[in-house]
Amino acid sequence: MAEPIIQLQNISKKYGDFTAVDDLSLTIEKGEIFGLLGPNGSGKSTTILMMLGLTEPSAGEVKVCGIDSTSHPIEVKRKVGYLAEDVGFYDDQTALENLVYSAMLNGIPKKEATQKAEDLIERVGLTGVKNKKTGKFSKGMRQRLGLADVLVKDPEVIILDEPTSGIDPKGVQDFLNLIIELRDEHGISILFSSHDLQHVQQVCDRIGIFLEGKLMAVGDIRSLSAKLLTSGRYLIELGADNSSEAGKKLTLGWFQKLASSMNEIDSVSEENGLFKVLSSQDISLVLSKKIMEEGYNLNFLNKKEFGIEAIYNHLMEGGTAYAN
Ligand SMILES: Nc1ncnc2c1ncn2[C@@H]1O[C@H](COP(=O)(O)OP(=O)(O)OP(=O)(O)O)[C@@H](O)[C@H]1O
Repeated sequence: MAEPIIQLQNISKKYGDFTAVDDLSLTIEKGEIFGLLGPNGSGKSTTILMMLGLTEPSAGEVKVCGIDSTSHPIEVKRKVGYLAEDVGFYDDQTALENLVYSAMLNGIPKKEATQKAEDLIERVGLTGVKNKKTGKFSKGMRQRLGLADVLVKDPEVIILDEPTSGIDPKGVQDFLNLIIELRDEHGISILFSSHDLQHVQQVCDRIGIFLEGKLMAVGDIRSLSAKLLTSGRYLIELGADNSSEAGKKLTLGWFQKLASSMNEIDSVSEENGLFKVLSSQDISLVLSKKIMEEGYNLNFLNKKEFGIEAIYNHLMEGGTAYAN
């Protein structure tokens, strides 16, 4: 059975008259990668600060690993690793020296600290540059070292705030793979706050979308897409061989007629010789079968399911909210 690792119950945060987080309830399960999305100022960082016990909620309860973050912030800090967008290191020291120092600050004796630092550096793929000063590290290398730093205290939960911003595509991929590995091989639960919808889509089991301090949607992308995008969820592009040798010519009129008899079809159009069908269900197989049965020569079919961008835009444009 799923075990909660982060529990927010009816939490709010007010700054004077302004409500930064408004009556938020959310449970994140153990071993889950959960993505927090939302525009600037929507309340993501404030929520994270409350989880870490760094700011007190004005109302409600926050528990991490079963511990109340507001009354026991130090106990929570022992279990949670927090990686900020910009990680600070002693730039005139090497990666290894920085990590050994961090391990010793966490109460690990020097010999063990060195071994632990070596192991973690290997885990995040920085062995080749472990003796390089961190002042010469790229943003991607700094983030990976930051992750190693967070892992020093063997956290049960890791909170990542914009971890991929400013990293090149290969660096991002390596970082995202590392996150997945931490969940799969070490059972670490991960909260990932980001503005990059694709990165979130790639690694997160579930997402939560914030807007003006409220959680507008929570769930996995597939079920959110099914609940929120009631029309135009799929785009099916079809191409036919309409040359004179091919015989029957497939036309837009054929699709328009079909649309009038199939409720799943929201619209049809033609662009650069391709027919485009927007539908609420995946009807690509039905379409291709019909086309071929009626003697047309289908030579291209491409199906796209609208994912996280469509869900995000739907909510930002004032669409209905959803939480499962
Ligand atoms: N200490 C503070 N005093 C007053 N207002 C604050 C304070 N901290 C945050 N706010 C306000 O609360 C709202 C939520 O801010 P928050 O930093 O949580 O947003 P965010 O979603 O993390 O944004 P970003 O994506 O830019 O990091 C914003 O309007 C912000 O101006």
